[in-house]
Parts: sequence; C-alpha cells; structure tokens
Amino acid sequence: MALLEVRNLGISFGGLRAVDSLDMTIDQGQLYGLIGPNGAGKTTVFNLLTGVYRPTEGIITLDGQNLVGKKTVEINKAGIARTFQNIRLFKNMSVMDNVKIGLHNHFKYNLFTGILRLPGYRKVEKSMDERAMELLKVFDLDKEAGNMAANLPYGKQRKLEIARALATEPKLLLLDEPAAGMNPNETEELMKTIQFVREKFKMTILLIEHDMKLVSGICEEVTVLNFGTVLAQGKTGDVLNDPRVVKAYLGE
Ligand SMILES: Nc1ncnc2c1ncn2[C@@H]1O[C@H](COP(=O)(O)OP(=O)(O)OP(=O)(O)O)[C@@H](O)[C@H]1O
Repeated sequence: MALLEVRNLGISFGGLRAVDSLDMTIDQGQLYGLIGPNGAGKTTVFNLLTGVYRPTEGIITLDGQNLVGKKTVEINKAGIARTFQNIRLFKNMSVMDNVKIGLHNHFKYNLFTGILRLPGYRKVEKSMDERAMELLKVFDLDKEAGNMAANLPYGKQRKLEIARALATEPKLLLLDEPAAGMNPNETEELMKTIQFVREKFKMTILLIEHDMKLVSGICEEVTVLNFGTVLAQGKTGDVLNDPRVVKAYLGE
C-alpha cells in the first residue's frame, strides 16, 4: 500500500527549476533510494516533503493526508522525521536529552505542572526517561546516555540522530546522506542499522545517498534525479545498470 504519494511536484528558485514534475510512490515498509549527481535536487525534495519549502506545484500525501501547505512541525506530527546531511544534534546536551527532545511530540504536561515540578511532571519525565533509554539500547548507545552528544564518535552521532528522529514515532523516515564521511566499515555497520530499523520499527525509509554500494545493498527501488527531473525510476538493479544513469554519474 502506498504510504507516500508525490505527484507532479515542482519548485523554482528564481529562474532555476530545482525540482520538476516529480512523481514518486513509496509503499509501506519499503526502503527507497533517491540518488543523482551533485545539485540534482535531492535535498530540495526532502525540504519539500518536510515543509521547509512550499512547492510551486504538485501534490504530496502521506497515508492519504495532504501535506502541502503544512508547517514542518505539523508534518513531523503527521509522521515524517528526518536526519540531515551535516549531522544536526544538540551537541552540548546529553545523548539522553537529544532523544527526549524527539519524544516531546507524544508526552505532554502543561506549563504549570512543568514549572512547579508537580507529580504529573515527574511521572511523565520518568516515562520519557524509560522510553528514551529503550531507544538508546536499540542503537547500543545506552551506556553513553549521560555523555555529551558532541563527545560521541561520528558513527555514533549518526545513530543518535536516527534515534532522535525515531523518537517522534514517524511513519516515514528520511535519511539525507547517512553514509557521508564514513569509512567502509562504518558504512557496512550503518547498512545493518538501517535494515534493523526497518525490521524492528516496521519503518518506511527514504534515503539520499551517493554511496552506490549502500544503495544497491539495501534499497529495493530508486529514483534518479538529474537537473531536477527524473532520469530513471524502478528496481534498484535495473536502474543502476541503465546506460543513461551510468552516463549521468560518469558525466560522459
Ligand atoms: N534555497 C535555495 N535557493 C536557491 N537555489 C537553491 C536553494 N536550494 C537549493 N537550490 C539549488 O537547487 C539545486 C538543487 O540543490 P539540492 O541541494 O537539492 O541538490 P542535491 O541533489 O541535494 O545536491 P548534493 O548531492 O550536492 O547535496 C542546486 O542548483 C541548488 O543550488
């Protein structure tokens, strides 16, 4: 069943057509890749899906619900969470608090209860601590819970960013170049983590990636963008062998 439907999506920046007539359907539980040369429009698609940019035209629906015109926070509540190309953690906060920020979508107490630290506040805080710890355990980060996020090695910061995104309980997880800056061993581990997240959380995942080993290793389907338009789309193996795709990448 389709979870995300994108139809005729487009945006212009001045005279530049950054994304043009994009159609893309992602099914529930799918691991889907969005690839293409530098400047092809991939991150712009993420910014459109998450409400950072409003499309010039087109339709975006998640589980049948329209997302166009909604604010980023509303879209997150509707079920889309993301990570960034350049990791964006709260570096001076603890590993645990980074995950708890993601949990605030679902755990609520009112302002007075919070300020006065009433029993209701303590109860919610305890539940949040427990839930955050569960998530950290999944990523083998529980022993780092009290450490500052800035002090984690790079690979673990990536995992923490994914844990924080999952804390918002999304239906669709967007990963923007998760393997950027990783060595082959770290990338190998990341591939296992992404597959594990899909299985454990029954998650649907759309990822942007330049590492073709990762894409061919874990994505079932891909869309290739080139100069904002779809160059090829379909089963990963077929698309990556398409001569037009090879040419776009090698620039011949
Ligand atoms: N806010 C903006 N204003 C003007 N131009 C923009 C804006 N955002 C993106 N662009 C332009 O849109 C085009 C697509 O950029 P985008 O960052 O989406 O590409 P990308 O495929 O993610 O590239 P990379 O792989 O290098 O991250 C580029 O030419 C970029 O300069």
